[in-house]
Amino acid sequence: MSATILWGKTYAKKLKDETKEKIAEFTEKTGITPGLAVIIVGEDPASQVYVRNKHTTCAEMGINSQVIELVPTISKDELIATIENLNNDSNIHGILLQLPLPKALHKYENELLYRINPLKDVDGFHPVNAGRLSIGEKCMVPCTPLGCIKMLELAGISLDGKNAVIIGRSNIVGKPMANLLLAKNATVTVCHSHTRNLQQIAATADILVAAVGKPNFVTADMIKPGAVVIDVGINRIAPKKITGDVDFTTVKEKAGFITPVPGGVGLLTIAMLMHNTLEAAMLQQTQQNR
Ligand SMILES: Nc1nc(=O)c2c([nH]1)NC[C@@H]1CN(c3ccc(C(=O)N[C@@H](CCC(=O)O)C(=O)O)cc3)C=[N+]21
Ligand SMILES: [Mg+2]
Repeated sequence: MSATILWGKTYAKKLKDETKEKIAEFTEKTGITPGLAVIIVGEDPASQVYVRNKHTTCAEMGINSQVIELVPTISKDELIATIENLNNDSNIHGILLQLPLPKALHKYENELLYRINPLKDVDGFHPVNAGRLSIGEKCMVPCTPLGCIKMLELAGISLDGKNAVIIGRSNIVGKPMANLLLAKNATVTVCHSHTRNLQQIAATADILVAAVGKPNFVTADMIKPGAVVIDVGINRIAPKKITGDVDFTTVKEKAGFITPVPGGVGLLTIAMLMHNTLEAAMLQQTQQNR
């Protein structure tokens, strides 16, 4: 039997509607409109599309959004000054530095990301947020793994006691995903490029999360029949065509649930950015009133 396809659009709409309502309440109660600043350096066409999507979604949600477009030749210090200005701007509650940065700035990526005030870090990339997530404290949670968890929740898929296998150990997806699944009482295994017997380990998964960055990396022989397969991969195979990490056609015949790419968890990423921007605004508001 073919897997149930978990369409991102349905879940993203539900989550955005919820957040939109909460934003309206927050704004009515406090007079504050949540503000998000997105910094984009250079002219990566994919990044421009994402940033435009974020901007449009903010407008729909009642979030003020500011897109700061900077030339690719900007210096590290100028970029730091931009971030500090936003840190000090009380109308801005969330700051997102769009990745990837131009090549010349690659080596400063962490230094730049860590300049963002953790309270405004809507990506959840700051070490304070990563640390708080790992010890189960309230924090900004990275949007992509958070979107995956929300989707599983809304689909009524329980995680308690389940074997979850994550392929990929990035700080952006794999590691936070592991922490979120642990917090839901799953038994978590994280696999990576040095993992032996990947196929056998993957085949023990009730929940398999693919975050590798290689098209068709996950094949049907890695799937336990009926498993839930979450495809986080975004691989650009043509200027306007993306594909995931999972060989969708064959895997969907063996899995119980599967997310498509495009049209899967990517859409939840933006929904969670909106959610995190509201969270950040609420957090900053309560801190101010103390
Ligand atoms: N600081 C930072 N934070 C990010 O969260 C961040 C980033 N940099 N750089 C780039 C990646 C990528 N990303 C996506 C957002 C939405 C979709 C999305 O909406 N995808 C749709 C459409 C995709 C398409 O057709 O191109 C889908 O999967 O159906 C995908 C990917 C956020 N990123
Ligand atoms: Mg990896």
